Amino acid sequence: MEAGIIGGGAMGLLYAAFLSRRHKITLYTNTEEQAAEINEKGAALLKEGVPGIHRFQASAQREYKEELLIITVKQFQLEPVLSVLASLRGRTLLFLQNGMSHVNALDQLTGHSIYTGTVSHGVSRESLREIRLNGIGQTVYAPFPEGMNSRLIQMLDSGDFPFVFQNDWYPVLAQKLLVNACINPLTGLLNVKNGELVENPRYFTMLKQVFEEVFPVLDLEDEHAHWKKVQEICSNTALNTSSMLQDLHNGRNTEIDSMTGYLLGQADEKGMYLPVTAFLYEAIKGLERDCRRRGKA
Ligand SMILES: NC(=O)C1=CN([C@@H]2O[C@H](COP(=O)(O)OP(=O)(O)OC[C@H]3O[C@@H](n4cnc5c(N)ncnc54)[C@H](OP(=O)(O)O)[C@@H]3O)[C@@H](O)[C@H]2O)C=CC1
Ligand SMILES: CC(C)(CO)C(=O)C(=O)O
Repeated sequence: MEAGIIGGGAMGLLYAAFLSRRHKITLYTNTEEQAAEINEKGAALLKEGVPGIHRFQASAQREYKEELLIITVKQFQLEPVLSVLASLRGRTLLFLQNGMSHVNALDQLTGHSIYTGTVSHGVSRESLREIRLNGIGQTVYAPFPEGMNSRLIQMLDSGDFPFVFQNDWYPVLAQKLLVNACINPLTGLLNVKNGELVENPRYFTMLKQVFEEVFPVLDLEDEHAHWKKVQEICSNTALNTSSMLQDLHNGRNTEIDSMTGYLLGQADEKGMYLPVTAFLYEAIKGLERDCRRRGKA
């Protein structure tokens, strides 16, 4: 099968490397420079320092030809991609962004079969063509706003790179958002790895404060189970530098608006006041500005 992956970052390179073992993949990059490097040398997946080279087509063109397109740009990079997709028809689109602000934009996109998903793979980008794999998880996807499972996405599923179908998109995205809204801004502000949030009793108190504020906004069931899950993810990813802290370290924009910013907007609509979350939002926006100005944290 032919599939296109839009966005040549950590996630896009990971999906291209794994899926190109069985499918004809085109990776749509942001720059000609990156496409040329990948076409010349292939993409390298580093695991415990050993590079595995993966070959697939890369292109900086914005003409997405494939019936199945997987979108792996960050939330704040979606706009130009969505305007190209709005001019196309009849594609199967899988959006893998963290956070939830893209959901409003997807409502406007017509003429396609749309799926949203969450990803629990851990990967970071080392260069234009190299990624470091910290752990393989799974892709959980669901039709948006509703529909059936996609034959094309099912074809991507494999034992060592699973795609798991769910009927209802909301709990899939909301659960991930809850986790990210608790872990990402705190690790960003405190400049600590994920595990510190459960190991340091003071940070643990802060984690609980954020959880208790944001949980009611999301209308999810079983608060106790979700609180346990947040703690488990901190422990299971104890040595991870969260994506938000990585972005701050690299002087890049973070996804705070699509996570904490989105939740504050929802809370506002419901007449709820989230002082701790609002404080975290301002802190990360301030750090973002500072780190961008300095180039790096
Ligand atoms: N990395 C991870 O482990 C995880 C990531 N995610 C989510 O997946 C999404 C992607 O994350 P990640 O891969 O880490 O982010 P990256 O910033 O590494 O990748 C995004 C890539 O998209 C490129 N891009 C931007 N605009 C366009 C465009 N119009 N056309 C083609 N390419 C474009 C960017 O190019 P440029 O660099 O030039 O801006 C960049 O290479 C995020 O929402 C993230 O939250 C979820 C779970 C885990
Ligand atoms: C789950 C978590 C917090 C793992 O680091 C993540 O998704 C992120 O860093 O964005």
